[in-house]
Amino acid sequence: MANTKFTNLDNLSLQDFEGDAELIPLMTPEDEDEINREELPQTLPILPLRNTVLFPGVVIPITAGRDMSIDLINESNKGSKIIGVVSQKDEKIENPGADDINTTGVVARILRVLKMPDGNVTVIIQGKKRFNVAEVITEKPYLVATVREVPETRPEPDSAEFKAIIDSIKDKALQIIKQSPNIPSEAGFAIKNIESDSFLINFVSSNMNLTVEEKQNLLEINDLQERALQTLRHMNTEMQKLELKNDIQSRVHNDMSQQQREYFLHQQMKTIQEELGGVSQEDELEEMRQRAKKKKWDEKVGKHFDKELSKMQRMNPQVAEYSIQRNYLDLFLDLPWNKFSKDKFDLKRAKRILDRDHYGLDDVKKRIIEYLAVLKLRNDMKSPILCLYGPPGVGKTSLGKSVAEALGREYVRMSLGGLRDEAEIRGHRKTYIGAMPGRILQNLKKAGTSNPVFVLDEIDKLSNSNQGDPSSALLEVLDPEQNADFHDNFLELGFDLSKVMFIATANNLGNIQPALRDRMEIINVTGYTIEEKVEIGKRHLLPKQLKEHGVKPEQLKIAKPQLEKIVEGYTRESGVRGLEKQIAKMVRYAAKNIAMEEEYKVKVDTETVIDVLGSPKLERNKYENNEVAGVVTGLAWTQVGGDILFIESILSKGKGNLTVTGNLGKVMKESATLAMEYIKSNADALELNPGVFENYNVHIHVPEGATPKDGPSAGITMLTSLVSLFTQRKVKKNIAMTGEITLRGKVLPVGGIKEKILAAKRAHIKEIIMCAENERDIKEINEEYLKGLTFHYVNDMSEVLELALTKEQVKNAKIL
Ligand SMILES: Nc1ncnc2c1ncn2[C@@H]1O[C@H](COP(=O)(O)OP(=O)(O)OP(=O)(O)O)[C@@H](O)[C@H]1O
Repeated sequence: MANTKFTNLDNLSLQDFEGDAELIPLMTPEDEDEINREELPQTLPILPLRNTVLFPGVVIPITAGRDMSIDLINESNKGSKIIGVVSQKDEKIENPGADDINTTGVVARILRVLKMPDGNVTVIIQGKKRFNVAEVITEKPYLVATVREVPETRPEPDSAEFKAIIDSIKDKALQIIKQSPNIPSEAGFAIKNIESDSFLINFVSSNMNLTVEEKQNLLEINDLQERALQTLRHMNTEMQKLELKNDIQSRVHNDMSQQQREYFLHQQMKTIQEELGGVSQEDELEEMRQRAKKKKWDEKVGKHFDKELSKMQRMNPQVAEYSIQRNYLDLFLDLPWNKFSKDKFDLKRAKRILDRDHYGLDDVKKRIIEYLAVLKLRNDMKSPILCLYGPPGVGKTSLGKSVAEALGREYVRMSLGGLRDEAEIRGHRKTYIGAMPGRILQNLKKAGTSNPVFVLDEIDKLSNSNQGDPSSALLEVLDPEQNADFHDNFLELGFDLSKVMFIATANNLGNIQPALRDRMEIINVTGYTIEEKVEIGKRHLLPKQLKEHGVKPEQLKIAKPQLEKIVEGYTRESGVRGLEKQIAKMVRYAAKNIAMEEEYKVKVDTETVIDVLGSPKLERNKYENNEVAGVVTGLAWTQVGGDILFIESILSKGKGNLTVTGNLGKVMKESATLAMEYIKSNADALELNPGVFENYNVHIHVPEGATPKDGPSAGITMLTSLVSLFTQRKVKKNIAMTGEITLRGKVLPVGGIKEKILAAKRAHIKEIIMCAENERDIKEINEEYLKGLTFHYVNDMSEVLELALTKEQVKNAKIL
C-alpha cells in the first residue's frame, strides 16, 4: 500500500493520541486497489475489541490493557505487523473465546506501538479489508484463527443512484460536522477531500455516534450500495437528533442570553452613570429643569424648551435619538439667552488700551474710538459693522481683541478662510446625522454672553460652492434689520445677534461680496515704515516673545540698529508677522544658551544677528543703481502688501518678437503689449529709428519669477523701461512709479497707494510718479509717512518719460 499519506504518523507523539483525538489520514482509490490485490493470510492473530469496530481504510488508536492483547501486539509488531481485528459481542467479557467474538472482522496493519507508563499499550492500526473467522485454532496466549476473505458487491462504476447516495453522505456529513460543536472543523476538510467512495462510507461509519452492534451490522453488509444506504439512514437519524438537541439548547440559551444581555447592559449603564457622577435619566431631566429656571429666555423659548424636554422624558435613554435630543436641549441651556456683559464706555480708558497694545495706527484707533463714541450715544448696535482691511500681519485681528477689552466685552474669533458650506454658519437640521449648530451659535456659546466682540477673520476668503452660499448666510448675520432673529437650522428658533459687535477683517476688499461690503464700515489698516516696525519690535514683539519663551528681559537685549537690520535684511512685508518670527528666533538663541549654561551675547550685535539668522536675504529689496538701460522701479501690491518691483528689459537681434516672463498675469502681459504698441506708434516723437522694431526682439522680465504678479499698475513702469531700452537713456536715480496706461499714453490712477508709499520708503526711494488723480490718496496719509518723499502727479506718458529718464545715455550704450 502506498504509504505516503501516513508517513507523518511516525512523527506523531503520544499527546497526539490522548483524549478523543481523531486521526483522519485519507485513503485514495489507488491505496484501496492495492489493498484489494493483497493476499489474505490463512491464519491471523485475532485482537478482540471491546467497544469499537474497525472499518477498512480507517486509522484508529486502541489501548490494550489485557495481557492477551498486549502479547498479541508485541509479537505481531516484531513480525508481519498484520493482525485480525474483531469486535466482541459483549464488551464486559474479560477473556473472550471463540464464541464471544463476531465472525466478521477487519485485517489491520500496526502502524505504531506506544508503551504507556501504566503498562498499557496504545497501538495505532489501520483497517485493510474485511474477513470472516473460519475457525479459531487456539485461544492461548491469544486468539488465532483461520480466516476467509468476504466478497464485496460493488455497484456499476457509473451508477447514478450510488453516486447520489455518496453525494448525500458527503452533504450530510458536512451538516453534522457543522452542527456538532465537538467535532473539529478539520473533519469537514477531510470529508471534502476523500476520493474513495468505500473509504468515505467506512470513515463516516467509523466516526458516527453508533453502538458497537450498529457499527458491526454495517460492517457485515456485503453490498456496498446497501451499506452506503444504511449509513445514510443512520446519518439522517443522527442529524435529526442533533437538530433537536441544538434546538432545545438554543431555546434555553436564548432565554439565558436575553436575560444576560439585559443584565449586562444595565450593569454597563450603571457603571457609565457612576462614572459620570451617578446621573440617571430622571436626575438628568431634573438637572436640566433646574438649569432652565435660571435662564433668562423669552416665554416662547421657554415653552419650546419645556415641550422638547417632555419629549426627551418620553424617550428610551438607550436609543440614539435620546442623545441627540439631550445635545439639543444642552445647546438651549448653554446659549447665553439675553445675557449681556455691561459695556465700559470710558473712551479714555479704551484709548489707553488700544495704545497699550498697538503702536502707531493712529488713524485706525481714532476711527475705532469715534465708532465707540457713537455706540455710547445711541446705545444700540445698529451702526454699521466694522471691517478692518489691510495687508497680513498689521494687527487687524489683535485690534479686535483690544476693542473687546476696551469695551469690557467677551471676545470670540471665527476664521472664515476657506469656509464654503453654508451649514457651517447656519448649522444642520436636527434630523441630519451628526447635526450641529452653526459656528456663529457655537462661538456665542463659547463667549457666554450675547454681546461679545465677534471677529470674523478673513471675510474676503469666503468661498462659494455647491453647498450653498455662505456669504448670503453671513449677510443675514450682519444685517441689523434681520439679525435680531437669526435662524440656525439646528436650533430651529431665532436667536438675537443684534447686540453682538461684529468686526470683520480682510486683506483684499475686491474679493468681498459687494452686498457684504456695503454693510460694513471699512477701516484701512496700512502697513508700517521701517521706523515703526523697529518700534513695534522693541515695544511689543520682543517683550511678547521673551515672555513666551520664558526669557527675562535682562537676558536678551536687541537695540534699535540691530532691529533695523532684522527688518531690512530678513523681512519683506507690510505687517510685522515675519519680524515677530525673526525676533522669536533671536529669543530662542538666548533661551538655548541659557538652558545649556553657555556664554552668549546678551546685548545682540549685528554679527550675532547674522550668526543666528543667516546672511541677510533681502538687501536687493533696496533701490538698485541706474547703470543699465531698461531697468525701472515700480510700486506694486503683492501678497505681502505694498512692495517695490523692478522691471527689466533687454534687446537681442531678431525679428521684432516680444517675450514677457516673470509669472505675470493676463493684465500685466497686456500692459507690456500696450507699452510696446505705444512706443511703435510714437517712434518719431521718441526719436527712434523705425527699423529697430523689425531687427530686434524685446524681452521684458519681472523678478522674482516664482511670485505670481498681476494688475495694471505696472503699465507706466513697463513703458519707461522700454523707452529707456530703445533710447539707451539712463533712468533717474531713486525714482519709482505706479500707474496704468492707455493705448493713447494716458496715465490712470491705481489702488493701494498708501501701502506702496510705505514700501517705497522702506526701499529708500526718494521720488514717486503717479496719476494726478491719486493725489487725493496722498492727502489722506499721515505727514510722518511722507517725509523725505517727492511726488510727481502726471496725466500723460510723455510727462512720465520727461521725469523718469535723464538725457544721458548709459555707459557702453548700444547703437540701434
Ligand atoms: N501696531 C502694532 N503694535 C503692536 N503689535 C502689533 C502691531 N501690529 C501687529 N502687531 C502684532 O503682530 C502680530 C500679527 O498681527 P495680527 O494677527 O493681528 O495680524 P492681522 O492683520 O490680523 O493679519 P492677517 O490678515 O494675516 O490675519 C500680532 O502678534 C500683533 O499683536
